[in-house]
Amino acid sequence: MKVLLADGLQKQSIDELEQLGLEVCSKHFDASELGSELKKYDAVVVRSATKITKEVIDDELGGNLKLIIRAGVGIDNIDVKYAESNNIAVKNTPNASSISVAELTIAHMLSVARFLNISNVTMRQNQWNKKKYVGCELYGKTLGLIGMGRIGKEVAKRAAAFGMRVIYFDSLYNEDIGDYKFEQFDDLLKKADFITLHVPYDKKRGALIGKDEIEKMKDGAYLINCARGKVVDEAALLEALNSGKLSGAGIDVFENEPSTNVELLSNPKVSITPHIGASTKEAQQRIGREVVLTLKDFFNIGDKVVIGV
Ligand SMILES: NC(=O)C1=CN([C@@H]2O[C@H](COP(=O)(O)OP(=O)(O)OC[C@H]3O[C@@H](n4cnc5c(N)ncnc54)[C@H](O)[C@@H]3O)[C@@H](O)[C@H]2O)C=CC1
Ligand SMILES: O=C(O)CCC(=O)C(=O)O
Repeated sequence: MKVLLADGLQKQSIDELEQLGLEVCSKHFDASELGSELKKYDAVVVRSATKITKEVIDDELGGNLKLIIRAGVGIDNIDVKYAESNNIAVKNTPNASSISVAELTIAHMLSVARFLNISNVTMRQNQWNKKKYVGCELYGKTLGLIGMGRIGKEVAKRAAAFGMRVIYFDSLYNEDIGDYKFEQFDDLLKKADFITLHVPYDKKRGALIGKDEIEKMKDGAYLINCARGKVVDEAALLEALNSGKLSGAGIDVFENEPSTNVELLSNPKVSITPHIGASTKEAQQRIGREVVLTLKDFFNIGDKVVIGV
């Protein structure tokens, strides 16, 4: 049984796969060669860098591939329908990184509220902008959370611990969840001081937050996107930051990655990270364990193991 790790995996999990007798190759391929390479493998494990498109699957057809594992949550980099229609199963590791992404979301909120991002730049340029960087507390502010799933719930808990009032919108629910008050989408946009996004990207819908939605937000609000880049229209966001409509934005994910949107990346009101929501030792360990378990279950090899989280 051969497994390709197209975007790496933590070492302990690679060792476990080898102990199970799997032949493991850790190598990243360009889109042009990926499909034909995949013919040799029974399973492939990807993070977000590798895209398994219809074209890649077409190039693989007639090969051995039976399973694609997304070592992460979002499966928008995989043509799931097309894979499944060609008898290739698609699995992910949905629970492993929720806490890491939630913590990064809170970090971006603090970063923009207290000028951490820009202080880190300007102090290294010998500037002492003590008077300029007058921020705001999270305490007492309203967090409008869009997407109350696994990550959203972890963000809500942490925001509540900071003394924030949490309101949320989610297309699955329409009732308050404990102290978290459900609001219609437009009402949330109007009421929130901070808005954080925790939804998958829906290609058919396009950007959930564009010019019209930003227009409805409070003047001086902050927007945090640790979900998917295309959930926010970057041009509209930039315009709102430049006009002063928004006070700041925290961004882990970009319309195109790696991002080359220099205007956005260099904007002093923006706190940026290079899509590292799941990049903690703990999340990667949990992801590795889930990948091993998924492979064991799918190919029915070795004893069942209990995954600790
Ligand atoms: N920055 C990073 O490294 C990471 C980003 N993510 C992103 O975070 C997203 C959320 O992850 P989870 O919380 O685990 O997913 P989840 O499936 O547990 O929660 C998503 C929630 O969003 C809701 N939703 C979907 N479309 C919506 C819409 N248009 N409006 C309002 N609500 C909507 C769903 O009903 C669901 O409750 C993932 O889809 C992924 O894109 C996930 C992991 C790491
Ligand atoms: O580790 C990655 O590739 C990014 C994580 C992510 O965005 C996800 O799990 O959806």
